[in-house]
Amino acid sequence: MTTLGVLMMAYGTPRSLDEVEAYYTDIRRGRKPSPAELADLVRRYQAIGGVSPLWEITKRQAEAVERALNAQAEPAFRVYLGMKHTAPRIADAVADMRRDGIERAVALVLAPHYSAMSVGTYHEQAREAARDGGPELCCVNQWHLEPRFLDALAARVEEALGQCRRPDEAMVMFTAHSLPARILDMGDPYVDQLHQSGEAVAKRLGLAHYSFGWQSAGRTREPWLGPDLLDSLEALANEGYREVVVCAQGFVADHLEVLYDIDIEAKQRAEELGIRLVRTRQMNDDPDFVRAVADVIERAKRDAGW
Ligand SMILES: CC1=C(CCC(=O)O)c2cc3nc(cc4[nH]c(cc5[nH]c(cc1n2)c(C)c5CCC(=O)O)c(CCC(=O)O)c4C)C(CCC(=O)O)=C3C
Ligand SMILES: [Fe+2]
Repeated sequence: MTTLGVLMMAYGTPRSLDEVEAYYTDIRRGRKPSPAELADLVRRYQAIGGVSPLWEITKRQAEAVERALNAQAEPAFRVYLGMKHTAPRIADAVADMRRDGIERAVALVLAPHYSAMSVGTYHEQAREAARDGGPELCCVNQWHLEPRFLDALAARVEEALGQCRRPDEAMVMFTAHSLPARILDMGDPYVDQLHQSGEAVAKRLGLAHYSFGWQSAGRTREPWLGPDLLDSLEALANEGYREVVVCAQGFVADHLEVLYDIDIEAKQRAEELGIRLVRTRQMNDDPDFVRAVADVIERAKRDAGW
């Protein structure tokens, strides 16, 4: 049996502060940030220790998923890592697969919920790179309802509730990266999918108090999905909530949006409001999450008839 490729894709992060400008420019599709915008982003990376752990975590996730996939049968999978905004790029990973003679690959983004503006653009880059000469790709659009992924989320929410003084009275808020509000007019499934996975976790745990929030909205003129987590915290304080569990279900690793936007910015706001904020642990390369991602890939392989 020939080796099956896995094109594992993730966001990418600057490896040092010197790379932040090029990274920011890439995120904005070639438009350079202003000096003030750049300084603000550098400041946020400095606040989490200068570099984000995202790249190291992404590599560990890829290695662990490859091991999990190959533990069962004979070694039959090989994982190739491609980043959206830094090297190694998605196109580099596709070129490596071609060089290695990989004819078929499952393409998967390390983000569970589909939006044309996020996961869709990873797959576009992958298909573009594979157009001439392959490999044939089976693109997984979403995996937010994968049973073991929901189990992993539920376990982390339960763990965080265990750190609350009055778990029955705490609000569980499921968050994800905000996107421009125009995705709603595009019939994009992003918002519905976030509700689906949050509801599924709430049902598993029998949660009485849960809600949804948006974080990390871009600094542009157009309207973004809201309300923002910071405003939601204020509303919750006014409603009398004193403990809030934040579950950043749209992200699967510790990175800037988690370590700064939640752990520094949102925690500070919560403190000002007299709320205790407990964040759920991220998935990183925890075995339960790794097994869930391996399930997603095995399912995609079967569905493709490979
Ligand atoms: C949907 C989505 C995800 C989740 C899905 C996925 O994972 O793909 C995600 C993840 C991430 N986003 C990240 C970093 C950043 N995203 C930015 C800006 C933006 N993100 C957007 C969308 C998303 N982003 C959008 C529409 C913009 C505005 C672009 C513009 O301005 O037109 C900016 C610019 C400054 C700022 O706005 O803060 C940064 C630094 C990091 C890495 C953090 C680290 O290094 O640890 C990660 C995992
Ligand atoms: Fe982003």
